[in-house]
Amino acid sequence: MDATDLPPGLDGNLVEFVKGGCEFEWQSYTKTRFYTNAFVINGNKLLLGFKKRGFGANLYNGFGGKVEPGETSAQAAARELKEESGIDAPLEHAGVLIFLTEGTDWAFHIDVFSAHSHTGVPTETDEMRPEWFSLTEDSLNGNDDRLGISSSSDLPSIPYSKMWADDIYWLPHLVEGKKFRGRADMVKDGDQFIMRKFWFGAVC
Ligand SMILES: Nc1nc2c([nH]c(=O)n2[C@H]2C[C@H](O)[C@@H](COP(=O)(O)OP(=O)(O)OP(=O)(O)O)O2)c(=O)[nH]1
Repeated sequence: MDATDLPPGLDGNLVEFVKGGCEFEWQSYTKTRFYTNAFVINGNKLLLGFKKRGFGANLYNGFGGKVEPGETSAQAAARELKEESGIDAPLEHAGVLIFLTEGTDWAFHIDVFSAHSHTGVPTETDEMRPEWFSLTEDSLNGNDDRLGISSSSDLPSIPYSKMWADDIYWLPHLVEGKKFRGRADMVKDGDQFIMRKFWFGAVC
């Protein structure tokens, strides 16, 4: 795809897999702040954390936060995973998410990581409560959550309705081991953020 067709902030050889909000302009921004987000898979299980406080509180998410000065994003991802869940994992880079919220002139650049093994036992911290979720096909693609039915495994289905709205578009790609890039511009709707404009694609 021609770089000029991509949302600002994304580049590379990308193939679109979903977009929305074509009637809106991309929000402009002047600064970028770097964050991480890590997802640990164990066979047919995905580890998410229920965020107890701060930005994104009461949502389930991977484990992550700000990249500190002097750290690479990979180092920050490993540190945040350990701090927030108590485990270590051989994280690999899986994708990049550019994320904006209404009324700010800076963008989150989120390096997303995944791992297929870990050491240690996921443990609740002040910030996150780790829980395992089912990776059956209907759980992963959101059918279970949409229909309000429980997963066919012993574990709960991925709780997309209690996650950031963009996650359903790229999390299945991450679990399948496909690299992705995307951008989501969010606006406030009551006490929630909803997507105004978004684009996601696979890395060729
Ligand atoms: N899955 C997902 N995660 C997102 C989205 N937007 C977004 O900021 N995040 C993640 C990136 C970070 O992991 C987290 C925001 O960081 P944070 O609020 O926990 O970081 P913090 O400032 O508390 O930093 P720290 O104290 O943990 O270092 O939320 C999104 O649309 N989907």
